[in-house]
Amino acid sequence: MLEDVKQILLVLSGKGGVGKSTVSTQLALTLKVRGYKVGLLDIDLCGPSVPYLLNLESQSVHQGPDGWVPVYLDNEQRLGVMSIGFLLSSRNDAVVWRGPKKTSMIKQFLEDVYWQDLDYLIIDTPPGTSDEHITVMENLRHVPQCSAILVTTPQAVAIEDVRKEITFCKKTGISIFGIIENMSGYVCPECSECTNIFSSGGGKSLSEIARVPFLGSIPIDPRVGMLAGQGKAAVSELPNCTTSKMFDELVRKLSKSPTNGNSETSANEDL
Ligand SMILES: Nc1ncnc2c1ncn2[C@@H]1O[C@H](COP(=O)(O)OP(=O)(O)OP(=O)(O)O)[C@@H](O)[C@H]1O
Ligand code: SF4
Repeated sequence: MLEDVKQILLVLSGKGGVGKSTVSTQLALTLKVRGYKVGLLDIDLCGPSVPYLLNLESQSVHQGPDGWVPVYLDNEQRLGVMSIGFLLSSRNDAVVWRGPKKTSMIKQFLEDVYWQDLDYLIIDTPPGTSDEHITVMENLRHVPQCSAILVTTPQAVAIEDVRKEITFCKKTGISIFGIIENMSGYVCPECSECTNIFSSGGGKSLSEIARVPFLGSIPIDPRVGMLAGQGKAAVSELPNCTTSKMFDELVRKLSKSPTNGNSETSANEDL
C-alpha cells in the first residue's frame, strides 16, 4: 500500500501549536487543487485536529474489503483523510493509551488504510519526539520516497526544538525535505502590511547552519486562520497572499524533487 505512494511527507515540529496541522492541511489542499491525488494521515492520537481543520468532524471511517476506507473531502476522491478523530464518538473524548496501544494503532494506520494510488501522502504528527514518531520513523525509514518537512516559528525556543527534530531525523535515517517558518510576522487585515512581532529569519538561519533547504515563511494572517474549520485551500480563497504563494512554490519544489524524496541527504552532523 505505502509502496504505491509516489511521495510521503512527514510534517514534524519540535513544539506544539506552531502550525504543523495548518501546514499539513494547506499543503494537502494545495496539492489537490493543483491536480494531484493526495492522502492526509493524522497520527496525533491525543490531539487530532485534521478532521476539525477540514470540516470533516461529523464523518466516520469504515472497514472495506481492502482495509479502512479514508474519508474523502471531495466527490472526485482526490483528497482522502484518515485520523483517530474519525474513530472517537466526540471531539472532546480523550485518548488515554499507553505506548504499546499507540504503537499498534499507528501501525494499523500505516498498513491498513486503503488509499488507492496516491501522488502524495502527508503525515501530520504530534509535536516532539514521542512514541508515535518512533513508530512511524521505524516503519518509514526504509521507504525511499519518504522525507520530512519541519515546521517552526521564529522564536528562539521553537528553533531550538526544531534543531532536536533535525538530529532525530538524522538518527532515524529520514531525509529532510526542508524547513518552513510559520507565524513569521503579522499581516494587517486592513492594508496587508507585514510586521515582525517576534524576531524573524531564525528558521532560515537554522536551515543554513544545518544545511537543510529553507522552504519559505508564512506570516500570521487572520484570513488564513479563518480558513481553519472550512476545509478550503488558501490558494483558491486567497490566491494573492504570501501564504498561498509559499504553498504553490512548495508544490512546485515537490514536483521537481526526485520521486525518492531525497532533496537533502547530508544534513550537518555537528548540530
Ligand atoms: N500562519 C497562520 N496565520 C494565522 N493563524 C494560524 C497560522 N498558522 C496557524 N494558525 C492558527 O494557529 C492555531 C494552531 O495551529 P495548528 O493547529 O496548525 O498548530 P499545531 O502545531 O498543529 O498544533 P498541535 O501542537 O496542537 O498539533 C490554529 O488555530 C491555526 O488556525
Ligand atoms: S498596518 Fe497599516 S492599516 Fe494595519 S493597523 Fe497598521 S497602520 Fe493600520
